[in-house]
Amino acid sequence: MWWRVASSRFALTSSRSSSVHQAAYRLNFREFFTTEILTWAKDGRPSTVKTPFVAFVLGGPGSGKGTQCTKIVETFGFTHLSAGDLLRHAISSNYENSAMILDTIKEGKIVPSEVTVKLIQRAIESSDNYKFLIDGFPRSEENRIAFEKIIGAEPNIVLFFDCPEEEMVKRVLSRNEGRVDDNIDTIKKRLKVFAALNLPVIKHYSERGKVHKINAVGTVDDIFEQVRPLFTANEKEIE
Ligand SMILES: Nc1ncnc2c1ncn2[C@@H]1O[C@H](COP(=O)(O)OP(=O)(O)O)[C@@H](O)[C@H]1O
Ligand SMILES: O=c1ccn([C@@H]2O[C@H](COP(=O)(O)OP(=O)(O)O)[C@@H](O)[C@H]2O)c(=O)[nH]1
Ligand SMILES: [Mg+2]
Repeated sequence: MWWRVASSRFALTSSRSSSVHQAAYRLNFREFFTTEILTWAKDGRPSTVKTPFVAFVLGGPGSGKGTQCTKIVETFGFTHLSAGDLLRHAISSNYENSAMILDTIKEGKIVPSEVTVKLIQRAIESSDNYKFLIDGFPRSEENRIAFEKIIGAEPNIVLFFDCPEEEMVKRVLSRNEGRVDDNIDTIKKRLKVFAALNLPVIKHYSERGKVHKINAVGTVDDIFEQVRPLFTANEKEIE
């Protein structure tokens, strides 16, 4: 949970932490992305002001997004939000729209933006972290516009795992996680949806200088060596 203080300068220079706490209130989703975030030291005094850092992690099905996110979390302390995992969790917990979400995933199509954005919003709002990997989202221009409209900001960086189709198919078919969409029929549909709807999002952010294209063929560790410098280069902004 993040909190905002009426005057962050006051908060940072004041030794009267109790009055600072009194002035604090919880940030909503939009404020989180547009406000400096104050964190608290163990003694309850205001510590540092953080700026939220968001990386979108994009790439076709099986390109290794989730695998590399796990390594980024271990190395750089991000919170990993996989849109697909949030949707699968919504199905298994019988969340509203669960039948529709399941059908959409089986068909390899894209769940309506309002559903996915709401799940991401809840996950971010219930986190104490201020740096997030949003994996597998936005999957379409409509997703992107819906998200940016709500938060009033853009991601800091966009990672694009570039992988040949044959390699993606091979990986998805041997993923072995019991997913309803890891079969040859759905994967063919997902690849078409990726090219038609997700590549335009990557193009949009490329034009804005935000995309870092990563060659997603090679060992997991080799690929991470391409990813690591993107985060160390932004270390000041992140930490
Ligand atoms: N560099 C790699 N080389 C070979 N297999 C990989 C590599 N990265 C991930 N995998 C495997 O490929 C499958 C898909 O990876 P995953 O991270 O789930 O991709 P995505 O989230 O993009 O669909 C998983 O079984 C994973 O273990
Ligand atoms: O923002 C999203 C993310 C995922 N999905 C659906 O969930 C499926 C699985 O997504 P995930 O990111 O888990 O797949 P991956 O690319 O990692 O294999 C997709 O094919 C879509 O049907 C969606 O509709 N919107
Ligand atoms: Mg994934």
